Amino acid sequence: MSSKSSEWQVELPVHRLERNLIFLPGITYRVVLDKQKALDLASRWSAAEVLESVAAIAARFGLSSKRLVACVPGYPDSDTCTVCVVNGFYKMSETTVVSFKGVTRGYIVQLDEENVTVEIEEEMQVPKPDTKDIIRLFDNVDGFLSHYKDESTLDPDDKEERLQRILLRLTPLATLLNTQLSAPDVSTGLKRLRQAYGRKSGDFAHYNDVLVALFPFPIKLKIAYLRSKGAERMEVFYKCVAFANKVFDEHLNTSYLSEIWSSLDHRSGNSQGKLLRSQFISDHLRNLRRLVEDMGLTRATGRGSRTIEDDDENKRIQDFVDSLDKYMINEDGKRLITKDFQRLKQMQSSSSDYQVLRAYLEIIMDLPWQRLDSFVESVNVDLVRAREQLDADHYGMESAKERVLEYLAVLNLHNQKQPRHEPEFVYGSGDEPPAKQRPAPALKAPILLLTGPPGVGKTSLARSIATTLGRKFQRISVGGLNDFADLKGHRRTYVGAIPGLIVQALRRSQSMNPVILLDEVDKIGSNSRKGDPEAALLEILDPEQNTNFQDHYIGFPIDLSQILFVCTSNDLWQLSDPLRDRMEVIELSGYNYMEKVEICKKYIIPRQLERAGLPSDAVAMDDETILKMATNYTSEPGIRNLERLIAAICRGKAVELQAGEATKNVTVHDLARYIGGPSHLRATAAGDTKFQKKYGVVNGLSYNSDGSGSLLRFEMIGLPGSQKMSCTGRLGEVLLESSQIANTLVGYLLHNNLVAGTQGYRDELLKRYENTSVHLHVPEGAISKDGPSAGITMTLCLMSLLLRKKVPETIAMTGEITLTGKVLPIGGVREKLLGAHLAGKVNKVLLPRQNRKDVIEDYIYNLRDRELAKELFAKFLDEEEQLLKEGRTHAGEPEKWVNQTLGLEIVYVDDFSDVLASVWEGEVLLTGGIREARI
Ligand SMILES: Nc1ncnc2c1ncn2[C@@H]1O[C@H](COP(=O)(O)OP(=O)(O)OP(=O)(O)O)[C@@H](O)[C@H]1O
Repeated sequence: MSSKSSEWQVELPVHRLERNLIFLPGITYRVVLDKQKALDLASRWSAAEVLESVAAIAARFGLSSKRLVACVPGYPDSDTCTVCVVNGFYKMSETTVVSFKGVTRGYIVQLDEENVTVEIEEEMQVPKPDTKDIIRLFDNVDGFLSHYKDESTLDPDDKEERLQRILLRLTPLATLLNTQLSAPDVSTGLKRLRQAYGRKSGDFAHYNDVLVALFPFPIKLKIAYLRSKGAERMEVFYKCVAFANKVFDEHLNTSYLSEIWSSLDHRSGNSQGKLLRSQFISDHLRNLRRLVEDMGLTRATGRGSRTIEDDDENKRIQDFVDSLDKYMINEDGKRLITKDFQRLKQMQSSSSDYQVLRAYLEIIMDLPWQRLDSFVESVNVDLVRAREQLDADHYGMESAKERVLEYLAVLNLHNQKQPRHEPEFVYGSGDEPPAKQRPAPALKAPILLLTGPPGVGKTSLARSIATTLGRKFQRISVGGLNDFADLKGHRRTYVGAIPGLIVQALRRSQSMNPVILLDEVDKIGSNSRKGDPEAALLEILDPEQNTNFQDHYIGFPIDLSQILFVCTSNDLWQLSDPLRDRMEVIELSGYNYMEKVEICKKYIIPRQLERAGLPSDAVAMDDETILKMATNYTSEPGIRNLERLIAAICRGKAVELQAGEATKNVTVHDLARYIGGPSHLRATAAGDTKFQKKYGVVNGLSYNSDGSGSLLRFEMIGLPGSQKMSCTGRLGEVLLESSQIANTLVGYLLHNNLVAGTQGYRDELLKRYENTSVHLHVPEGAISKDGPSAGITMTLCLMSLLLRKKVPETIAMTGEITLTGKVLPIGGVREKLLGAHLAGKVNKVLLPRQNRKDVIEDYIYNLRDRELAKELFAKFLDEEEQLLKEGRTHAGEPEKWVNQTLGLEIVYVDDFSDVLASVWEGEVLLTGGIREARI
């Protein structure tokens, strides 16, 4: 920093003032700065303090402190600033308050980021001004302040007075001036000034500065006053005073206002009077707004001024609002959007409401509203192509594919039946081209529900449907949702409100007719405290209601009827009845090992090779290797983990290829290299342990909550004691009841000597039964188990324990038992058979007789020739009725198929006698059949 040639020219540290802030000489101002800014400024003024030029200026103005700073007004292109002395600064935790006192004007010569060179002039001497207007101004201020205070405290009886009061309160400017002028500093300053102007002589230049500083004059006048010199400054000063008097006379004088008001009433008839009055109010408010804006207190010149981007964005919104009629938006919606946009235009851009409203309008604009003039009617789906597409994406699942094709055919029919609307007659200028006819509301297409265990291709089937239809695909996971607002959006009044998931999906897909997959609908929360999300789902899926879907954020109805909803679930029975009723259920079952091998060869390996960027022949894997992975590395009805393993192998191959050492083949022995050792321990089937005798252990079959089936081992041991049974392994109520049934039934059979082949030692058996305390345990104790289907398993367990007869570990069984020994049908046959197959070891499964229809269905489901399948289904059912009448167990085509594909022999059982007969191959039987032995 160096002093310039003129002794009145000096280089000072610069402090830029906030927008529209102007410091005037003679006034002390306190400014809050953030710590860093204050430190920075302090370092610059202490550097300047030591300079001679600065000390000279300080001496000239009789200042004790040499901390001089040039405060540059926050007004664009200002060429004048105020030289201030820093009186003091107070450090707070995050901020610092700096107290500046205006000393004199500085005319900017050169300005850079940190310093400014200013030229200072000797302060001019001013003669006593004409004080008539000045005193009138003081009177006006006093009159106004006392009037304003009275108005808010007294309650007049006089109608006229009351009107005046109302008019005064109508005036925002009045409140503003009251706050500013009645502030203690300002009002004492004004009082002192009034006295000073009353004197004959004095420093009138200084008094004028203080008056302009204290009074909230418009910013333009203030800056003009700051920069002007000599006579010009006096002119501006008189202008300021005249302006202020005008404000008080015309805008804040209530009797003047009420005079005009009453004259409006006299001049016109009643209705016209009302109109004129409202016009008067609006004119008045508009004038005041301009005045207030002029004072630099609102958006036009204030901090919240709009940016160029705001204007661009608002222009886009304006264009959208102007063309609302071209979009398929509900009439209410059009009205609300227009109104909201009008509101937006009135708001200050810095207000939080402005931001919220603009974000809302942007979202509305971004939604893929269909344009009436480009509405594309649904095109019929080519079913042959659809079949090809489904085959190209998925192996097997014949029945599911057929059901999907049926569904697509139904969609086609709906499209054809769509009623054509008569053209609408529109009143208008006739200049516009006729709008295209509005499409008819879509007919209600059924909603698909794909259900089955994880990883069996539900999601990818839904994706294929979207590809087939040529529509966009969106997936929404609704599992675990527990807030109504997740689906229906939050009301805009909430902070951070967003639209619901459905509207978000529409926005993402940029299409009004996407295929939306609602994943895991069986796991949606219900009866939650935050509203029931299931109820929201019902509304979305209900074709009656979803044409007028109300998203809380959007605030007006949206038509969802063109969306194709596909839902998935793992367990169909977890769905509530109303939800299930709305859907077309397509079941997808797990895959057996052979199917997994096929899927891997035909679909997964090529897909993973492509993803790894490898040529299609880079990996050759034989069936044995895939089988090993399926059996020893995974245990799942689907193929997700298997796919992951294959992906890992492909990545390993890619690395080898880069290193130039790749071979194509992957054999069983290579698996450890790519995917480590087998991670999965296969479910332990019934069998011996080193010390345990060979009886009391039986394989059951369970149907799990993820839609898969698995082998469940039931273990029972007996200890000397009284006849009682305890159970462990997190067994549910129904399962515990089954154990009681087993206990009673076995006791009954022994008491009544109904077990053939044991008559010789019946008494001994009875004694054993009565003196044994039995413990039943079902391993994997952390998993809770329930259901009636282990009835025969438990009864056989006890029988095996008491007879000391081993149940072969290659047999698994499922079936509910009644107290009279009858075996009742159970659910999840297909999954349980697959579970037995995946567990290995098992080669014979006992199923309730009445479950044969499930085996038939499973067989039919997997037949590729769908015509033949339908024929066969009818045939088998006929046969079945015949067989049931004759009471014979039958091993027909479906059973042979199960044997071939799953390696399982199926034995149907009608009652517990059949169970014993088939397990111990006739060695143990019930005499005469249990039904005849009923008491
Ligand atoms: N029959 C099949 N043919 C070809 N690929 C299949 C078949 N079944 C499943 N897949 C593949 O298995 C993977 C897992 O399938 P997907 O993600 O669709 O399972 P999901 O049933 O939706 O499971 P979740 O219930 O866990 O969501 C996908 O890559 C899918 O393409």
